[in-house]
Amino acid sequence: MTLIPIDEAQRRLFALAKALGTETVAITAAAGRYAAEPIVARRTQPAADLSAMDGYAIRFDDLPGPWWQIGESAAGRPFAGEVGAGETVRIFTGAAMPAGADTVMIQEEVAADGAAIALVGAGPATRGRNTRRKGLDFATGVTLVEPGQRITPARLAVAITGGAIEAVVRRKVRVAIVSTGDELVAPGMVTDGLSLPESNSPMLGAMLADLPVEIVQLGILPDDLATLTDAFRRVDADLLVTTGGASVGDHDLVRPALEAAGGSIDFWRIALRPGKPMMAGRLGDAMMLGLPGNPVSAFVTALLFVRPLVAHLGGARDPFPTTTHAILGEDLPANNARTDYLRAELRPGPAGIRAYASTIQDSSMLRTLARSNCLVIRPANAPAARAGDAADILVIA
Ligand SMILES: Nc1nc2c(c(=O)[nH]1)N[C@H]1C(S)=C(S)[C@@H](COP(=O)(O)OP(=O)(O)OC[C@H]3O[C@@H](n4cnc5c(N)ncnc54)[C@H](O)[C@@H]3O)O[C@H]1N2
Ligand code: MOO
Repeated sequence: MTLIPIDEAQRRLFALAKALGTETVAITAAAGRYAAEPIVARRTQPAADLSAMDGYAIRFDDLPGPWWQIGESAAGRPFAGEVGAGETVRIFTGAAMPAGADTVMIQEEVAADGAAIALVGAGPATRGRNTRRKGLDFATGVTLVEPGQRITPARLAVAITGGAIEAVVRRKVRVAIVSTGDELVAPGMVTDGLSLPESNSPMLGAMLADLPVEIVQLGILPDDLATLTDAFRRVDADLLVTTGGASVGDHDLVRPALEAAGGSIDFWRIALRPGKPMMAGRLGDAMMLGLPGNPVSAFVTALLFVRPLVAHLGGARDPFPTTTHAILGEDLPANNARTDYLRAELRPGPAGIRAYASTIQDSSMLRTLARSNCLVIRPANAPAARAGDAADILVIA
């Protein structure tokens, strides 16, 4: 049985994907979406030289004073006149610098006796101190958000400050989630028998919640070919994600049901632990990802395939999770031909922060997943690693 390397599987998955259409949304509703067109500044920020502090606007050449106050400039209410030799204007943070002035003395360093103003502290050391120059942040015409960039809270704020009214974004990805298995019962249903509360669909929904998605939870389906086939035929989504029934047992019916419903599998079985039996294909206009039922396998394949595919369909330029490095706290054995994602905890110790992998890595064990804050990546055929070696990790909490 040939197992496909992870990067090849990701490439093949993206090759199956068709780009979704775009839509124009109000900028205030664009958070979390991926820009499909650049967002360009329609104004300069700041629009004029402004004060960065509460104090007094002066001509730097007039230091060390004294000065005579001739007016006031507040944010949104500028001083109309001009500051001449020996003159000052009371000014507040965000207010326009009056003509003639180039520097601000902070009020903590000033003694005011009516309009007579004297410096009592060190005073501004350089011309322009405590001011913000026009265009310091950006000028009209600058690209504030690039196509394929996610509209994060900070990008939302900069786009609005740049005068954006609308954003052109890719439409939301409609994701249908199905869990399969005769043993599964709805969350909250605890029975005496061998039934198991279904946790994969809520977990997957939560893992996608920050992406531009509309999630349709199709619930629990039994291990029955006709029921699964019928449900798959009626799927109306951009992506169908199933969990369970992905392996080779007599009751693993996702693949035959998909094919009976008119779909096709492009690849099946990845050189990955956990998550080997994942399959990918198409069902009419929809993409399909069949995740293994073991909860940790579903988590890891969701991280490596479902989230990147949703981000890709949603218009992301960088859809893959960012790996970073950590120092191992303990020795790890050599790996075999499947890339391993080990549940691990990054925690501080006498030698600094180190990653400690759980001793048992059984893919059914959710408690070890819930305790972990990273996955240590062990490449296929990696030699044994020693405590103190660096390893690639994915931060998960
Ligand atoms: N002979 C072989 N057996 C298995 C192989 C193999 O290569 N040859 N692969 C193993 C691997 S690896 C995995 S992973 C599992 C995946 O199997 P399935 O995708 O068919 O998953 P199920 O059998 O349906 O379930 C596995 C396990 O997970 C529990 N489960 C399923 N769905 C949920 C859910 N929604 N919420 C919570 N828990 C769920 C289920 O009860 C099972 O315990 O196959 C190995 N076998
Ligand atoms: O790959 Mo399975 O996903 O070992 O548990």
